[in-house]
Amino acid sequence: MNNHNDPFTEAQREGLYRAIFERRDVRSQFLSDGIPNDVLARILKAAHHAPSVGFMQPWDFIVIDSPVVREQVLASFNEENNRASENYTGERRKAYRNLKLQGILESPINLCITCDRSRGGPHVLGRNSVMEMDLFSTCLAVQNLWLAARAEGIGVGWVSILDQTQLSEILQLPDDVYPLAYLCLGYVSEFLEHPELQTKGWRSRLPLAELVHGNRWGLPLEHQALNRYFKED
Ligand SMILES: Cc1cc2c(cc1C)N(C[C@H](O)[C@H](O)[C@H](O)COP(=O)(O)O)c1[nH]c(=O)[nH]c(=O)c1N2
Repeated sequence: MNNHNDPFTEAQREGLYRAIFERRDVRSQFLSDGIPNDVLARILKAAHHAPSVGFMQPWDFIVIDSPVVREQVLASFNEENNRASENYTGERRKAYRNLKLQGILESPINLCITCDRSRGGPHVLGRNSVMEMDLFSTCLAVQNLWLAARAEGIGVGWVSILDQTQLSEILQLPDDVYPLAYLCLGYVSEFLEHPELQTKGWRSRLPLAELVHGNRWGLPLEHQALNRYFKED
């Protein structure tokens, strides 16, 4: 009989941590090979098994392979990306313009994960004071998909430099449906060892020790119970 209290075996734990640590945001390494339907079905199922507020399951999955639609999304990206570059000046702007921040046409599949803000009626258990809980839930579906895709050898890139109103029009979404994540999916030539933004010198991973001790804000000592348990190697 299965004992459902069993922790994972060492190999299973390693597999899970491998997916977490070796997941990357992919935009430059896509191959054009198609994703078989059964593989796509598995990663969508992983997304669908994410936790959600009041078990709302507010997500829908829109698979986009139409080149026409993708060209429209790319045009929207280009417009927004030009505007985004104006946030920087001098060398930083040059560095920003040299970053590749989308793989809309190179990836074989684009996928929009949406959040239906009205699913389950006006009151959803747990979405009482913070109405954005449905959006947060949908983010968890994105992360499940991202990890499952990594385990399948499929790269995912999130493209958020888009005008969400324009994106809704391109995808012809109903009023209550928010296009939460526009993702590019495909097999890859390689998964980079580190985030591309780090490799390109844009920004590095923060040391975990700075984050768990509340040191950044001078959190009162009595709040720092984690200090007793947490030691970084
Ligand atoms: C909500 C959100 C939105 C975006 C991203 C991520 C997330 C979570 N990221 C990817 C982001 O740059 C990346 O996750 C970090 O740089 C860390 O790298 P890894 O994901 O660990 O490879 C991302 N990347 C990109 O090239 N274009 C984009 O528009 C976005 N947008």
